[in-house]
Amino acid sequence: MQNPSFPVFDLGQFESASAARKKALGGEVDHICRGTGFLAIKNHGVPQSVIDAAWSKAKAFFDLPPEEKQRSKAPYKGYPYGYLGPELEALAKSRDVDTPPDLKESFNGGPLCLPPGIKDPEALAFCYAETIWPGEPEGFVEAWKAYYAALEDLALRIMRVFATALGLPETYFDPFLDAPISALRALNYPEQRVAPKPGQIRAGAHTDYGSLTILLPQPGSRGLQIVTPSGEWAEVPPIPGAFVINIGDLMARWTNDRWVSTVHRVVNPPADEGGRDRRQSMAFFHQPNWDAEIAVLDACLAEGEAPKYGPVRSGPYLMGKFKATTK
Ligand SMILES: O=C(O)CCC(=O)C(=O)O
Ligand SMILES: [Fe+2]
Repeated sequence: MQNPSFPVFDLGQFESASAARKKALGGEVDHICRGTGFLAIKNHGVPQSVIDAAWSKAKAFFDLPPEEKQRSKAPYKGYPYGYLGPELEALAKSRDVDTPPDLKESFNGGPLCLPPGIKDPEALAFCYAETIWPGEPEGFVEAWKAYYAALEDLALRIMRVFATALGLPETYFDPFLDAPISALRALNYPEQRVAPKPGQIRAGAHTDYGSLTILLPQPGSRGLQIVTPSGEWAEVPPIPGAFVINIGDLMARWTNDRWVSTVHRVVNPPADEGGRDRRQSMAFFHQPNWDAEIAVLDACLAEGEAPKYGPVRSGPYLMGKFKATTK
């Protein structure tokens, strides 16, 4: 189950490298994304103070009494933002697997501003819906927004690595990403005082939907597992100071499945290691502009090869995936 060879990518080194070195480093990322699409990013430049503030405010929020948290709950089923209480989501359902609900709660927030010119009622009602902010803890909103903004910038920089990895100009994806509709989710997997139901885990096996996920797992925590190319579950080790990133379904589609959107899950803490530990994480789900047309990249097709997928618009594609998993 251990995965000692989990790849770690030095983003700062990439950004200051020569064109030839960038190409070589991009080649390594291409190799990883063909295999699992999961890697760690170090030297990412996000200030530790921004990370620590968002992390501790999220923890303080989850520590509030349930009735206080419910004050910022999503107003109806399928509403994308606000507090989603325990056992309201079963991620395995996105792959048509029926399981008891995941043992987690989350707080979810959308884009920080509404770009001018967005008129599509579906966009306004879905990804540009208001985030239902909690009144407590004090400073939550500021810390959240600072983290969101930092991760939006980081995502753009990682997409430049991806462009290089695909043999495209470094800024190829930039025009798709100037009004991204990313979502930030703080997750709390509560201490397990009662035994889970059969088949019930912290996050059921799923793939992510978008272009890129940037995950901040609790330092030292266990439980996140991915399916390896040989079909076994492998643990993603926590790497101090690094984010774990993975590509989602939209990126697989964009690359005509040259890159894989790997199935992953979060399992319950093993009984022989305390058994009940709480776990927290923060997941930033990066998603191109609502209107961005995602058509298979020519760079991912051999000469004369037909694309497996037709074009989709980023926003409606995401909305369709999202609606399948909320109970
Ligand atoms: O909490 C984690 O480590 C992973 C969560 C995850 O995969 C998700 O929410 O999509
Ligand atoms: Fe995920």
